[in-house]
Amino acid sequence: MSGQGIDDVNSALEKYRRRRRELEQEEEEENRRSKLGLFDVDIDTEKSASIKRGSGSHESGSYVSAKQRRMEKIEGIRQRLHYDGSYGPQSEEKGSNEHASDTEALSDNEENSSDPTQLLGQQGPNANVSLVEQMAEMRKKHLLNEKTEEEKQKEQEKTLLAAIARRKQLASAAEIAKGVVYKEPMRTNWRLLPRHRSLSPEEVTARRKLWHIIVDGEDIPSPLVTFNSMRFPQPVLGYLKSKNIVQPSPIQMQGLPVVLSGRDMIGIASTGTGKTMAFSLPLVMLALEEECRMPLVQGEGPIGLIVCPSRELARQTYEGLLAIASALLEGGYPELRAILAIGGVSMQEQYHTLNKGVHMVVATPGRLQDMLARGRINLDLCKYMCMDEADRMIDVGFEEEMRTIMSYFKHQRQTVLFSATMPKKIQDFAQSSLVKPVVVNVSRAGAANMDIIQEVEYVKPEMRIVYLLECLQKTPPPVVIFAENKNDVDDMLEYLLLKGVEAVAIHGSKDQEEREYAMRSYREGKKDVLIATDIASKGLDFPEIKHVINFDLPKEIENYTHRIGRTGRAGKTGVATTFINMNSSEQVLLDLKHILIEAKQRVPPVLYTIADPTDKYRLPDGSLDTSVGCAYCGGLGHRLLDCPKLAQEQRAQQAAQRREGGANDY
Ligand SMILES: Nc1ncnc2c1ncn2[C@@H]1O[C@H](COP(=O)(O)OP(=O)(O)OP(=O)(O)O)[C@@H](O)[C@H]1O
Repeated sequence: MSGQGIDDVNSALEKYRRRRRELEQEEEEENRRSKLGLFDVDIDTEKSASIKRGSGSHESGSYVSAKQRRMEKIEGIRQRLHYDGSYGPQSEEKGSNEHASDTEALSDNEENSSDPTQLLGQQGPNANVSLVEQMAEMRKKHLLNEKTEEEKQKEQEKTLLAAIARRKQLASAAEIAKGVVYKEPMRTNWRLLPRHRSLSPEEVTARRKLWHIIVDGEDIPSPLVTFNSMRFPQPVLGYLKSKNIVQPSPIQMQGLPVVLSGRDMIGIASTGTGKTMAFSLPLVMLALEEECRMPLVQGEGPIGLIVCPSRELARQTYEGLLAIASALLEGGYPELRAILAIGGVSMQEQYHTLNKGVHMVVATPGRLQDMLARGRINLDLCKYMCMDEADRMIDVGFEEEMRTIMSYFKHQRQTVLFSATMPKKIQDFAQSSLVKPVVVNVSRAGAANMDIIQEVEYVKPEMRIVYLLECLQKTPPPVVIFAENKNDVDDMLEYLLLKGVEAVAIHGSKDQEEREYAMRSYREGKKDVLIATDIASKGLDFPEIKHVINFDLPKEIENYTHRIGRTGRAGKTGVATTFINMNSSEQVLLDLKHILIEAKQRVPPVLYTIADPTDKYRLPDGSLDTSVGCAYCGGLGHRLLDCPKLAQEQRAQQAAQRREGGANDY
C-alpha cells in the first residue's frame, strides 16, 4: 500500500476508534449513573415513586443489577397499566389481552425509550394516541435509529475500503506511465476439441453444477472432465497417471481450460484440491509451445513465472515442474529448463541453467526482485505469471516486491492467481489488475476443506506443552504442529525431543540448511512430527499428514484454514486439533466458530458464550449470510472495522515505515 493509502486507512480507522471510544465512554457513564441509582431519563418524582412503590424499593446504597432494575421498572409500568386507568381514554376501552400485548411491547422497547412520559402517553401531544399506535411509532423510530447506526458503520467501512483500494494496480511501471491498458486477453494455440466447443450452454451449466463450480467472467471455456480432452501430450498423461492423478479435480476441470486458453484467472478452491497442477501444467505447455516455435538461447527466458510466498513452497512447485519437464523429455519432446530463485541458497548452480536459456522460473519475491535488479534474468519474453497463495502475495507483506517485479514486464502477460483464501477485497483489487479475468470458485474463499475433522479444545496456556504428548496419541504419524511464534516452536522441539519423539522444527530464524534438513527428513518419513510457524502453513503438500495440531489460534483466520489444510488432502481424511484459551482473540474465535458451523463440525460450548455481533445476519434457516463477513480477511465472525488482520498489518506497516524496510519472514 502506498504511504498515502496507509494514511487514509489510518485516518479512517482513527475516526472509527474515536467514535467507538466516545460510545464506550457514554456507556460507562450510563452504567455509572445507573449504579448510583440515577435514571438517565427524567422521570418526575411522583411517577418514579410510584414505580418504586410498585416494584418494591431497595435499601439505599444496596446494589441492584441493571436487569433487576429493568424488570422492576417494567413491573411498575405494568401495575400502573392494570391498576390505574388514568393513562388516557384508549386504555380503558381495551381488554386485558391487549394490555398484555402492550406491556410486552413496552418491555421490548423500554430500554431504548428516552422519554417515559411519551412512552406512557400520559401527557403532551401523545395523550390522545393509543398505546398500540405509540408503540408502533416507537418501534419504527427504534428501527430507523438502528438502521442509521448500521448505515453509519457501512459508511465507515466504505471509507476504509476506499482507502485500502487506493493501492496502485498490479501493472508494470512503464504501462502505468504510458497509460497502457490491455483490453483483450492473451491468446494461445490451445483449442477445445470440436466436440466440446459444441456443448450447449445448458450442458455446460449442468456440468458446472454437478461439480459445484461457480464461475464469473465473459466467454468462459467449458469445464472438461478428463485430462485427455485437455489435449495434453502422452508423456504428461503418463506422468499424471504415475502420480495416481487420473481424473481432474473440479478446480482443474474448469481452471485448466481457462488457463490453457490464455485467460487471466482467479482460482479459489479448498486446500489440497489440486490447484498446483491447474497452474503448473499450462506453464509447461506454454513453454513447450514456445520452445517448439523457436528454441531459447543463452540469456533468453523465462517464458513464465510462478511466485510463491515461502522458499519451501517454491521448491515443491519447482520440483513438480521439473518432473513434468523430464517426463516430456523422456517422451521425445524438447528439453524445458527451470530455475528456482529463492533466498538462502546460492544461485551458482542455477546460473548454469540460465546460461542455456530458461523456460520457467519459480521464485520467492525477494530473490526474484534481486535477480531482476542485477540483470541476471529479464522478463522480456515472459508471457505468464502465476501467484500461488495469491492473497498473501498481494497482501502488504509482498506488495511492494510484487509491484517492482511487475515493472520488469515489457509486454502483456497472462496473470493467474490461486488460493484457498481470497477475501472479497483482494479479489476486487486483483480483478481490477487483470484483463477480462475469469473467476473460478469451487468453495467459499476461506472455507475449510470438508475432509478434515476439526476439534477445538480449551487448554490452559501452561498446560499445552504437556498435553501435546497426549494429543499426539490421537492418530499415527506424521503429525504437524503449528505455533505463532518461533520461541514456542523451539520450546516444543526441545520438549518433544526430550520425551523421545522424532521431531524436527522449521521457522524463519533457522538457517537454510536446518530448514532444508527439517523438510527433507519429514517428507521422507524419517521424522514423525514437524513443528512449524506459519511459514509451513501454506501450500506444502506432505504425503499423508494425519493430524494437524494448532498449539495456538493464529492471529488471522485465513492461516487457520491453511494450517489445517496440511491434512485431508487429495480426498483423504485428516484430523485437526486446535488449542484455545483465554489468550485467544475473541474475534478469531468467532471466525473459528463460523468455520466450524459451515463445515458441520462440533462447536465447543465456550464459543457460544462469546457475544456474536453477526447473529443478526442469520438467515431464516439459522445459517449465516456469508456475504456479510469481513471484506478484508474473509472472516465470518467480525466486520471490517474490527478486523484483527487489518489492525495488525497497519501496525506492521507503520513499524516498517519507521524502519524504512519490510520484513516478510515468519
Ligand atoms: N486430480 C487429482 N487427483 C488426485 N490427486 C490429485 C489431483 N490433483 C492433484 N492431486 C494431488 O493432491 C495433492 C494436493 O494438491 P495441491 O498441492 O495442488 O493442492 P492445493 O489445492 O494447491 O493445496 P494448498 O491450498 O494447500 O496449496 C497433491 O499431492 C497432488 O499430487
